[in-house]
Amino acid sequence: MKERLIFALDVEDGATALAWVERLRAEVGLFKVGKQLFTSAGPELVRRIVLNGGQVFLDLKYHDIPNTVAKAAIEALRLGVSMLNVHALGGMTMMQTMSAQVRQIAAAEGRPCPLLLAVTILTSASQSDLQAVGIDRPVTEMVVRLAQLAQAAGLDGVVASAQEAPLIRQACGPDFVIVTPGVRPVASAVDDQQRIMTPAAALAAGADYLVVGRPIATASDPVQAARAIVTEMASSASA
Ligand SMILES: O=C(O)c1cc(=O)[nH]c(=O)n1[C@@H]1O[C@H](COP(=O)(O)O)[C@@H](O)[C@H]1O
Repeated sequence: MKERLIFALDVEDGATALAWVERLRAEVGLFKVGKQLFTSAGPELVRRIVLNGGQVFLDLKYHDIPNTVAKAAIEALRLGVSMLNVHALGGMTMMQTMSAQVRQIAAAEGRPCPLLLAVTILTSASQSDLQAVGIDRPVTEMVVRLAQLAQAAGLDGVVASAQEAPLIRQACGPDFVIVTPGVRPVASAVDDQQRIMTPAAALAAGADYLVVGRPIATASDPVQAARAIVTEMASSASA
């Protein structure tokens, strides 16, 4: 079950990140490198984690013109990451171009292709946040629509709140990968997340992978916190 838990390495420098990788490598399946750490420590850190046998989810949420996103994703492929993501709001052509080019280069260079994911609507966004940028449709409708768009574009799955996982599963089928951040064990702080779920509920809702950052990183015993989440995940799976 631990292979389905992704720890968010939301820290400020490479040395701190590598210390977390050592501390949690037996407890979680993947390490997520996002914008803060990548801006600070760059691709060299990603190479280093991969070289040390760690699996990396490169979370840079690309959203740009199709050519730029495709070329960036090809470089992510060459770093040896296991997952990468784009924003589904970047549109069909952006996702299609990225997916086709990454798969083509992976085949030509004999590299394993990472899981190609699209972020639907951020777990920090509420209905009123969407309205403020001119999206009047319900969050649930937007998430399903964007998940179907990502699937039609050839992506492997989405990043979404577990609250929308059942609808995505229904719309996109059993093989479509659902990665859910905004996971909060019962006693944890909500932080800036809006659409949250507990680890067990997220799996029961159909999530394949859970992304957890602060509930582990700020725990008094992070190893124990990660283990407790994996135990909760296992109990949900066997329920
Ligand atoms: O793509 C992501 O990983 C992501 C998408 C999303 O909708 N919400 C979301 O929280 N994330 C990321 O998941 C992590 C959640 O961290 P915590 O809130 O500390 O558990 C952060 O690194 C976010 O950048």
